[in-house]
Amino acid sequence: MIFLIGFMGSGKTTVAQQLSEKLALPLLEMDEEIERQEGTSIKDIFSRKGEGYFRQKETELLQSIKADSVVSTGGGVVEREDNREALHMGKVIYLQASWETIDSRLSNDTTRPLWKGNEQDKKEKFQGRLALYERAADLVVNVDDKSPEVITDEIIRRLNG
Ligand SMILES: Nc1ncnc2c1ncn2[C@@H]1O[C@H](COP(=O)(O)OP(=O)(O)O)[C@@H](O)[C@H]1O
Ligand SMILES: O=C(O)C1=C[C@@H](OP(=O)(O)O)[C@@H](O)[C@H](O)C1
Ligand SMILES: [Mg+2]
Repeated sequence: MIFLIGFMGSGKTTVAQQLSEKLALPLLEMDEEIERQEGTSIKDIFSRKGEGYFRQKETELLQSIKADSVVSTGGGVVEREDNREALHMGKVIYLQASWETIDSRLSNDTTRPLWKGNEQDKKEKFQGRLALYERAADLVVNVDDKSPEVITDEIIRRLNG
């Protein structure tokens, strides 16, 4: 099991897709699976049912994973202790991005309900999570100024190394 963790916009969804293809492992995109189960978008789940409901679904899904796969998590997965423990069943790869990378990638994003507020609010959320990602990670891969292909190949090389 390979888990990709990191802040919104770090590239988890994009890299997990490529990693699953190159490693010939099934892909589990957690947000996509929750959207499928709930029959609506993440944004809609947050606005109708609230973050607490989403977090509960996220934890249930994480705890139900059995098959060896590449798992793209949501950026908030490290916030719950239960989730951090569940991540130990696999290899945890932290896609580490600078604030500048995140802010530029998400400048026009309207799909992420927690990417909101002024610059300061967003930056505080980012900074508040950094230590959680670092502590949960088995492997830290910096993603600034690298293409998804380069990042994917670096992960495979370092997993084998
Ligand atoms: N290595 C990369 N270089 C440039 N843009 C990227 C890279 N990885 C992802 N992106 C872009 O950044 C945005 C967020 O990527 P995404 O994979 O959804 O991140 P996450 O799942 O971590 O929130 C998307 O528009 C995606 O196309
Ligand atoms: O950081 C977060 O709390 C969240 C990140 C999102 O996933 P991405 O990290 O793929 O954007 C998604 O799970 C939800 O909007 C909450
Ligand atoms: Mg994602």
